[in-house]
Amino acid sequence: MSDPTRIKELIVTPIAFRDPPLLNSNGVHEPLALRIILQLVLEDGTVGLGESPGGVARLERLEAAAKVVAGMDVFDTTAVGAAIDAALLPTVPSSHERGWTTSAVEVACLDAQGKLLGRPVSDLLGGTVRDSVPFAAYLFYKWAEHPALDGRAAVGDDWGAALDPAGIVEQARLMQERYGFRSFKLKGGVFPPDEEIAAIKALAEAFPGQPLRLDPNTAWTVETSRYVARELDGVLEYLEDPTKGIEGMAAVAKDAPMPLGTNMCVIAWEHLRPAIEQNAIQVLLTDHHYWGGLRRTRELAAVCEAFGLALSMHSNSHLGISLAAMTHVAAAIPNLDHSCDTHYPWNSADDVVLPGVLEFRDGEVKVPTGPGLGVELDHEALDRLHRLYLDSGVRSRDDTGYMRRFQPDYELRLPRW
Ligand SMILES: O=C([O-])C(=O)C[C@H](O)[C@@H](O)C(=O)[O-]
Ligand SMILES: [Mg+2]
Repeated sequence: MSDPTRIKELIVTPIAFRDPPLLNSNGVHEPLALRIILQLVLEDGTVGLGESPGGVARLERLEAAAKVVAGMDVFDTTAVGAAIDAALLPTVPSSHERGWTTSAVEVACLDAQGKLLGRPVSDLLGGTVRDSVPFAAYLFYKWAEHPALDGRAAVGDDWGAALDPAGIVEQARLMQERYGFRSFKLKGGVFPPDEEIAAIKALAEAFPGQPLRLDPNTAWTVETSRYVARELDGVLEYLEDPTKGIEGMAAVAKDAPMPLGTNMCVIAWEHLRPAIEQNAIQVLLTDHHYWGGLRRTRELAAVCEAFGLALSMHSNSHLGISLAAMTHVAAAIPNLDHSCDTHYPWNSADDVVLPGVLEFRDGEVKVPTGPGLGVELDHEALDRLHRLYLDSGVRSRDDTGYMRRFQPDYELRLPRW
């Protein structure tokens, strides 16, 4: 007799979706971003959903995971994670890299468990401590459009250009008008530091008292980081990854007047001890996509609490399955100290979940109350975006290569200033 909680198969579907020309310290986002959608099918027909960042390596690892998990019990998430980890270990030495795969499968298992039990995923994480989760507007310097290229016409969007302080303030106003965000993160590392300092000061003037963060993704030396930190004393709630590595961050933290945050130098369990010993960071941006899933993220929150680290949340270009998972785990973490990052407003037009559940009101998303993640797959959208993936030929993210198509002498230099 078949066991209803047994995993029958894991269906792994790579997709591509539209992304605006957002600038960062590596270059500029390409017209298409990649994700991978997971459907974990149980013997009884229940389907659990998961979402992972895209790219060929991640796709191959998820396909390897699919072979390992078939036949396992969906409630045995520790064993499922361990089996995937063991299968990947010989070819993927980095625990951080293996974490991307185990995390995506864990979310799909939890969605299926919740559906079987008729309970939301947040209940499986211990219940909610908040009914809705605050998110920050994620501001980017950006071009007005993807320029015409290789016979393709230019592709515009309804955000317009943002290439100076006035453009950033205007983008923040739009973000607030459309989604009600009450805090703002600026992706920096694009223009010389003084220009980015001016943009943050313009935001502080336009939105008095509203929390602000700046994240140049290690575009600055220790000296430059110290200078920016001094200039923005009293203006930022935290400064994110100004410079590279735990040692570099520790050197900046020594005299920075604000806390330092990271989603770059502490990305695996083995990084916590040296970072804490050196007081390199004061805010950890967690991300369930690589910390081992939703349960491990909750455990990470407890570690942060024990060592006095504040907690925030990182995001990458993502769609609704990830947003639902982020919302459930954020709702279950008592010590979430800052609003979470989300790229969702930049990509939500191409979502793979049916509309109606995930909406931003006053910058917050209500925790879905339906079984599992509480979102439903839009099969038509999944097919369309999978076809787009197949037809596009895009197989990995290359912000630098894309920038070079327009500025052939563009160099990836970190630190740049
Ligand atoms: O906080 C971060 O470092 C990110 O969000 C990383 C992303 O890759 C972001 O820089 C982007 O999408 O350009
Ligand atoms: Mg960051």
